[in-house]
This record gives sequence, C-alpha cells and structure tokens, in this order.
Amino acid sequence: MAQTAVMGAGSWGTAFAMVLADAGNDVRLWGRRPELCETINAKHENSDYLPGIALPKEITATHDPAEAMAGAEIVVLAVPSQQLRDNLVSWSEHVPADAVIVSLMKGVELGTHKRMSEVIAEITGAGPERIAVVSGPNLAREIANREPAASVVACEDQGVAERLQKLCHTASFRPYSMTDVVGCELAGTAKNIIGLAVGVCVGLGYGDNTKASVITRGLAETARLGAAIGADPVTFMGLAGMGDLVATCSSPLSRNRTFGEKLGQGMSVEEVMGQTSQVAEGVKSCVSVSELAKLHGVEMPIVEHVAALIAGEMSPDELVSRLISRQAKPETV
Ligand SMILES: NC(=O)C1=CN([C@@H]2O[C@H](COP(=O)(O)OP(=O)(O)OC[C@H]3O[C@@H](n4cnc5c(N)ncnc54)[C@H](O)[C@@H]3O)[C@@H](O)[C@H]2O)C=CC1
Ligand SMILES: O=C(CO)COP(=O)(O)O
Repeated sequence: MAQTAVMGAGSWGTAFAMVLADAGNDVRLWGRRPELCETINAKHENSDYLPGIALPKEITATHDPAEAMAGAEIVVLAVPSQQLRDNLVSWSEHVPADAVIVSLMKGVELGTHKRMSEVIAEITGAGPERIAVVSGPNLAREIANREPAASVVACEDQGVAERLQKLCHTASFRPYSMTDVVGCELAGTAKNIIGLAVGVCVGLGYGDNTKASVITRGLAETARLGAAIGADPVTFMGLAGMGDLVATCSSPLSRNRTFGEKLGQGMSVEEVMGQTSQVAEGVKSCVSVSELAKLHGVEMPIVEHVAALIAGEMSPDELVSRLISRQAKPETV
C-alpha cells in the first residue's frame, strides 16, 4: 500500500481517490477551493461534484499542494487538460523526486498538441518509467457508486504499471496493465470528441444505427491517427479504446455526449458552456486533435466536423449531412 496524492477534487479525482482508499492506500486529495476541502474533511462528502456519496475516512483534503504531495509515492493528476501545464509548473517543486506521476486526464493540449504525459515529462523532467496513465470506461459517478468496472493502467515500464494496478484494484474496480501510453491517451482524448458527435446525433433525434455508425467510424479514425503517432493498434479494441467509447457514447452521465446533445437540440456553444460546470474535454481537444491529425497527414472527418461545429462554422444538421455525403470508399481503417 502507498502514500498517494490526488491533485484535483472534481468528479473523477474524487472518485479515483475513493478507489485508492478502497484499495487500502492513504490518500490526500488536493482541491482548488479551501471551502470544498473543509467540507470534505468535515462531512466526508464532495457536495459539489459527487453529492450524496460517502467518502472513505482515509481521504483527507487539503488546499496546500506541498501538504498534499509530501512523502507521496504516487501523485495522481486530475485537473482539466488545458489547465495542467499552469498547475504543474506551480506544483513541480513539491513532487517527490521518485514519485510515480499518474494522469487521469483525457485531452491534448491546445497550441502544443502534446498529450498529458508529454506535458508532465516536459515540466517535471520525469522519465517514462515514472509516468503512467489510467483510462477506460470509468464514468465517475458509477465508479463512486462502486459499480463494477474495468480500466487500464499504462506505463512504458511494465513493472510500474503492475505496481499501480495492484494499488488500485478493489472489489469493484478491475485495472489491467499495459505499456501503450500513447494509444491509451489518444483513445481517451478522441472518445470525448466522438462522444460530442454522437450527442449531436441524439439531440437531432437519430437512433441507434446512427450512433453505432459514428462510434465505429470514430474508432477507425482514432486508430488511423494512433498508427501515425506510434500507438499499438490493439489498444483501440480494448478498454481504453472501444470500452471508453461505448461508455461515453451510451451514457447520459457523459458530459461530452450531453454537451453534443444540447447542440443537436439547437442550443449554441455559448449557451451550453453557460450551463456546464464540469469539464467537457472534447470541446477544446477537437481543435488540438484535428490539428495533430493534419500535422501527420491523417484524415479525421468526424473530429474535423466537430471542430467546425464548435467554431460555429456549421450547424448540427450540416455536420451529419456532410459526413454522410463524403465520397464513397472501401471500409478500411
Ligand atoms: N468525470 C469522469 O467521469 C471522468 C473524467 N476523466 C478525465 O479526468 C479529468 C478531470 O475531470 P473531472 O474530474 O471529471 O472534471 P471536473 O470538471 O469534475 O473537475 C475538475 C477539477 O479541476 C479543478 N479545476 C478546474 N480548473 C482548474 C484550474 N484552472 N486549476 C486547478 N484546478 C482546476 C476543478 O475545481 C475541479 O476540482 C478530465 O481530463 C476528464 O476527461 C476521466 C475519466 C472519467
Ligand atoms: O471519460 C469518461 C468516462 O470514461 C467521462 O466522460 P465525460 O468526460 O464525457 O463525462
């Protein structure tokens, strides 16, 4: 068992802190707002993000990053992807030199096109044997309700992945280990964008054939970019790929799918933003992933159309009709 720090007390940071505590670890949860930390410590509940869920007593919250990470063997990062860089710059002096840094985030940075593990390596100087990713079909509320689910722990060092796997294996959470960090991160990021597209179709009133078509072709274009950036193609068939895509695209709990659904119903991006208190990563990552694909000469039509929709360059109806009327071709990845 280990001393762990979870940096980010939103829905997934808190739910994953529960997983770590259930697995027998000591958990310090860093929260941005002191008053939320006080409530968590006093009431053992994160009333803002997971209301009604009793947190294990082993979780203590703090607003002080130095206190959160003091002596931590495992540092878990759970803030919105576009906010990671700024936070990590201010936290890096407190990250213990030998701690394994675990990303829960599912996004690609705007401007740099870097995956979160690349941002972590750049800012902390940690080598690949100290950087890991957890990703899979893990909607925070279901995990916090201790509904059974599987996930993937990826680290280039298989031994480190296996250690983390043991540290977060509980009676309801079953992690698998793997070494494909690139594939895991890309799959997690792209599924948010495909989830937005599926949500748009749901909002327009389309049914399961449409959803399944977008999911399947979404996975194909994700795997295409994966092949270009060095991912293992098998990852896209696994929990971080197909698994997470199905969970996100099927569930009303998904913020990305819900965001898309509201767009499909006719709301503007600004209107939906105004109603959304939690992060829908695909809204930003559609731009960075679309640019990354272009840099690698890879076509990602669904991602590109979602980026155009978010930029206000096309309507939900146009998104669907333009994708359907693309030139006919063989079904290849
Ligand atoms: N919620 C879920 O079901 C899952 C989320 N994820 C990923 O985990 C990451 C975190 O997501 P959630 O916890 O769900 O998001 P959230 O929106 O529920 O919470 C985000 C947390 O980051 C904090 N935050 C926001 N802006 C910040 C800033 N500028 N500086 C520092 N902290 C800031 C918020 O106060 C909050 O504590 C995302 O990349 C998401 O895609 C991954 C798997 C499941
Ligand atoms: O990543 C998730 C489930 O695995 C959560 O999806 P949303 O961010 O769309 O809610």
